[in-house]
Amino acid sequence: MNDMRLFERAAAVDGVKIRAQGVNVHYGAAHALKDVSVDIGDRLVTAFIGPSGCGKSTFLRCLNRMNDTIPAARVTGTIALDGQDIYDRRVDPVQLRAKVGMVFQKPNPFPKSIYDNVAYGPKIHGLAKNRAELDEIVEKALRRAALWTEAKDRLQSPGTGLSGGQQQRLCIARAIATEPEVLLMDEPCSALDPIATAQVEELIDELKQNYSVVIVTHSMQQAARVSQRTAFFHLGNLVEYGETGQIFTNPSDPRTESYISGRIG
Ligand SMILES: Nc1ncnc2c1ncn2[C@@H]1O[C@H](COP(=O)(O)OP(=O)(O)OP(=O)(O)O)[C@@H](O)[C@H]1O
Repeated sequence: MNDMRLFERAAAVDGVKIRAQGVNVHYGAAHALKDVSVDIGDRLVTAFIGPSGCGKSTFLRCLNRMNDTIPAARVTGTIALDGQDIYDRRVDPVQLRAKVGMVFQKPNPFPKSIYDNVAYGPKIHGLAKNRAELDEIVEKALRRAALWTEAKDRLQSPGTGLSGGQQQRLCIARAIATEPEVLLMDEPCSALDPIATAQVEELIDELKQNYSVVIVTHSMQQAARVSQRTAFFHLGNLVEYGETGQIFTNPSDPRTESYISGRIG
């Protein structure tokens, strides 16, 4: 059976796009993530915050099985997308990652043209019937990533020739070209200037009309600006999770309060 049919029939269950239950991650003997359970809301932006090394990226990578690519990593517990177990052995991780896309901290365009960077995913997943359709997908993704104006006259130039901020927007265009349902962003603005950061934040806001976005950020201002839900991690534990406004103004755990007030981190 084609694995992604498992997902195609499904829709978010009670507003929950991803449900993680009892997730643990070990790297060899090191216990990096401890019994994390969380519901990621549909059509919301969820921010993961917490001090360096607390497990934010580790957990983010669980959500599209990127930890499969790290030989030392062992993931236990369950994670369901639209009620379907993403660790089911019938699920092809490559197909899963088209649905649950990812943008990394450091822009990592392929050593290909701007056009081919964006066209790559739609091509391998057969999303375009012909060149005209592919052109349309590429243009739409570049427009949504706020890169079209700068890129439209140099689509055949190498993606690596763009500035850092442009490269990151190219990577976002690449990730959204396959129309993912969830977009995971691991500190996507850390290499960007304030203008490019504002553009990416605007895009995140727009994306949440249709998708779930999960963003790891060290900037509490950014978490407060872009997210509706915030999860605070500390030493591999999910300490607190809730409405962003409540987490920042009235956290219930003293560790959260210490972090947001700058006393730990
Ligand atoms: N590939 C890996 N191999 C071994 N240990 C790892 C690996 N990736 C992360 N770790 C360890 O797991 C723990 C959590 O790391 P992780 O990168 O998830 O934290 P983080 O909260 O995202 O940190 P940062 O904010 O600095 O990016 C750390 O102790 C880290 O050293």
